[in-house]
Formats: sequence, C-alpha cells, structure tokens
Amino acid sequence: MADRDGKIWFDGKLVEWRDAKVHVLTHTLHYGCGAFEGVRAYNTVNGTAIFRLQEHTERLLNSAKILRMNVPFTAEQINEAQKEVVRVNKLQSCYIRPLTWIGDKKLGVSPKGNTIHLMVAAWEWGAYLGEEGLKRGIRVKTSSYARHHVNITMTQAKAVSNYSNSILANMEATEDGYDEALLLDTAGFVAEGAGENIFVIKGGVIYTPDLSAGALNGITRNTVLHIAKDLGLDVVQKRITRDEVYIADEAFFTGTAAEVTPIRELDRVQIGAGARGPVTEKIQSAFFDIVNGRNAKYAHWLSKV
Ligand SMILES: Cc1[nH+]cc(COP(=O)(O)O)c(CN[C@@H](CCC(=O)O)C(=O)O)c1O
Repeated sequence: MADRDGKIWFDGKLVEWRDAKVHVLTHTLHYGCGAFEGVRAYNTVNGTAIFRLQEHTERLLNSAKILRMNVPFTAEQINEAQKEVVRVNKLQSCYIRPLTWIGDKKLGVSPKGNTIHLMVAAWEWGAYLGEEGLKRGIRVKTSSYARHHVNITMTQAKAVSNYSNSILANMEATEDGYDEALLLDTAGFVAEGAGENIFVIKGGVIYTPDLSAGALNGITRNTVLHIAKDLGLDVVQKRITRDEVYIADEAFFTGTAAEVTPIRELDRVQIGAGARGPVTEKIQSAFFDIVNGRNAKYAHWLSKV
C-alpha cells in the first residue's frame, strides 16, 4: 500500500503518498488508541460522489470523543479533506480511509500532552468479499472468538484497537476455507461479522441484532433500514441466536466495504436455497441504485466531489 503514486491529506496538507509516514514511537502503534472510517465514493449518474459523507465524519468524531481524543479539525474540514483526496487523485469510484491517531511526542499509557493527528487516503477497492460473493453469496463460519463486551471495549467507536478481535476472527475463518467470520457476543447471541453487520430474513420479515450485542452502528445497516421501509418490509431489531441464522430463509452482510453481500452458508449449514435470496436481491439492487444516484429520494446522501 505504501509504494504508489498519489496524494494523501495529512494534518491539513496534501503530501506525496510515499511521504505519508509516522515514527515507530507513535503512541497508537503501541497502544492501539485511534479511530478510523471506511467511506466509499461512487461514479454516480451525476458524477463522482461520496456516500453519506456527513454520517461517516460524524461517526469518526464520535469515535474520537469516546476515546477521549481531541481531534484538531472540524467536521467541515474533514468532509472537505475527503472530497479533496478523491479529486486530487482523480478517482471516480474509490474507498476513502480517514484515520485519527495519537502521535510520537511521548510514550506511556497516558496520552496526555501528546499530539492528535488526522490523515485521509483514498484508493480503488472493488467488491470486498468478491464479485462472486455479491452474486452467489459467501460461506461464513461462527467464530470461536466472542465479539467485544460493551464495557470492555467501546463498541460504538470504530476504534483501531477493536480490530484485533476482527483480525483473529477473520483469519480463523479464512484459514478454515470460509469467506468471513460471524461473531457472537459474550452472551452467545449473534453480534456481527468481522467487518460487517448482519441481517436475516424469515417469513418475509427482516431481523438484525439490536446494538446491545456490541455491533457497530453501521451506516450501511441504517441505509438498509430505510430501503426495507421503502419496500414495505418490516425490520425487527432483536437478539438473534446462531440457529435462527441456520433456519433463516436468507441472510446477508452489510458494510461500506462489503456493501450488501448475501450469505449462503453458515458453519456448513445451507441458508435457504443456498444462494442470494429474492429479498436480499431486491435490497442489494435498491442499495446500488441509491449509491449510484439512480434514486432521487436519497440524493442528499451523495456529496459530489
Ligand atoms: C466491525 C464492523 N461492523 C460493521 C461494519 C459496517 O459499518 P458501515 O461501514 O458503517 O456500514 C464495519 C465496517 N467495516 C469497514 C472496514 C473494512 C476493512 O476491512 O477495513 C468498512 O466496511 O469499510 C465494521 O468494521
């Protein structure tokens, strides 16, 4: 990732991609206190636009607030930085990664007196779980790792430190030949994927874990709640057990990177017909209409760059 042409927004300035470096004694490298966002820009029918930019920036600043990090940039500056990075790198559709971290002024657990930094990078990133996965669905394994307890790590923060849990779950699943992991909360109820929220469909009703299970309050999850309402489908947010996923008619993951990815199998148990289900296909198609600017009702969710 480090050796490529382009520009990165680094503490208010555009720097050469290869020069966007930090010192090895950077606090966040050692202690993991930092926050990031995953955002996408799409090449819409009206040109390149960033999807739900305000919501992502708001979540980044809320994550920093939860982590007691005082980010020295406003929401407007962070929004503009993301637009600038897409523009200056001449990207039409891309993935945008803002990251805020604690600097190298001092080490020791307490970050008091240290500097808070912010960078924004963007690059082309296709289907996170594969084009095939988007169409046919993916194979998922329930992880042996539980999702965070809501009072051990801060699950509403998209915190750097939360992702060791995701990394271990994803590696365990993929090394066993699956595409992604599903994590249960410490009480054994379904929480979310290693990098995604989950939805299941049973008898025409859509279910998703309520946020008490420690899942991130996903912006794509919220988008699907709007889509379901538009389609006249009920959504129930509740505690979901792994065997409710087994006997579901359909299931899918959502995320900025994953978009809407059907799940065809969990723990070698086929879900429904073992393919992308009809309701999932409707939701996926509505999602891509929205992000590509083909649904005027959600034009306000697209920030032109
Ligand atoms: C743990 C987790 N849960 C849910 C979501 C979905 O949230 P949202 O993107 O707001 O709908 C994501 C996003 N995962 C990001 C990181 C992926 C990565 O590999 O890095 C993403 O999708 O950008 C998570 O990381």
